Amino acid sequence: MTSSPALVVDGIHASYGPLQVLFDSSLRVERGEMVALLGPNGVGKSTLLKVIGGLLTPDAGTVSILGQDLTSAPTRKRVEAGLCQVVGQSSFPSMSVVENLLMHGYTNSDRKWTKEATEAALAVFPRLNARRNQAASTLSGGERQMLALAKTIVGDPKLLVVDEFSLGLAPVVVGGLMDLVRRLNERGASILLVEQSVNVALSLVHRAYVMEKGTMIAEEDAAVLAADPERVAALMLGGHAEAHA
Ligand SMILES: Nc1ncnc2c1ncn2[C@@H]1O[C@H](COP(=O)(O)OP(=O)(O)OP(=O)(O)O)[C@@H](O)[C@H]1O
Repeated sequence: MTSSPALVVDGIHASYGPLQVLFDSSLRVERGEMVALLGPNGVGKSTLLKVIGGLLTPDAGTVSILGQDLTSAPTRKRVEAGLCQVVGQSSFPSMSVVENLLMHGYTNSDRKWTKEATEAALAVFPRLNARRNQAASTLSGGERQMLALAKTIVGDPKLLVVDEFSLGLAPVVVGGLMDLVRRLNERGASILLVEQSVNVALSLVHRAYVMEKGTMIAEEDAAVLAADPERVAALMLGGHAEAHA
């Protein structure tokens, strides 16, 4: 069982009421691998993440996390299996930024890592660091997003799923976050990253999938894709005139 992949998504069909969004969608993240899921707006990337996190039940297909079939399991079971997904910006409102980060790390037994990761995460977010002793309830929207991402890192997950971490953040912050994700990966975490910014994604991951209209249309080593920007642009256009490349 130790060699089973970190994540296997196989043949997922999923809908919102009568609107089918995912069609036979499959991907895999090997243990220790960093994988990106790319694609233009509205093709179903976030919907696939909901299926992985247990927030949307698929019509067909399976989701296995670290060797366990968790297709019908509640989110709690997936988290117990090692999944960590940035969903929303929830924190303990009356606790300070630092207390929120340390608290998030208490689910793992490595206190040294928790303290180190808390400081490393705060170093990436000077705005948060300046407010480290301030109650989380007093943070701005952007600062809450930073805290949500920082907590994920401190949680030391086995399988980290990140949705659009570059969105709305300054390039210097994105660079720091990428370093933190790399450090987590070096500690053994497998990573699935959904990104609009192809350059950010391909400079970080080992392999990438491209989704179009709810299904995968390409799967390639990141280095191969990065060396062929014209192909990437064509894949990312996918019929959408204004897609980002
Ligand atoms: N709760 C919902 N109810 C109905 N339709 C939805 C819902 N959430 C998403 N959709 C629709 O499902 C399709 C896929 O949306 P999804 O958010 O998965 O795309 P995405 O690839 O993540 O897009 P983006 O890159 O813009 O975030 C879109 O047409 C969207 O309008």
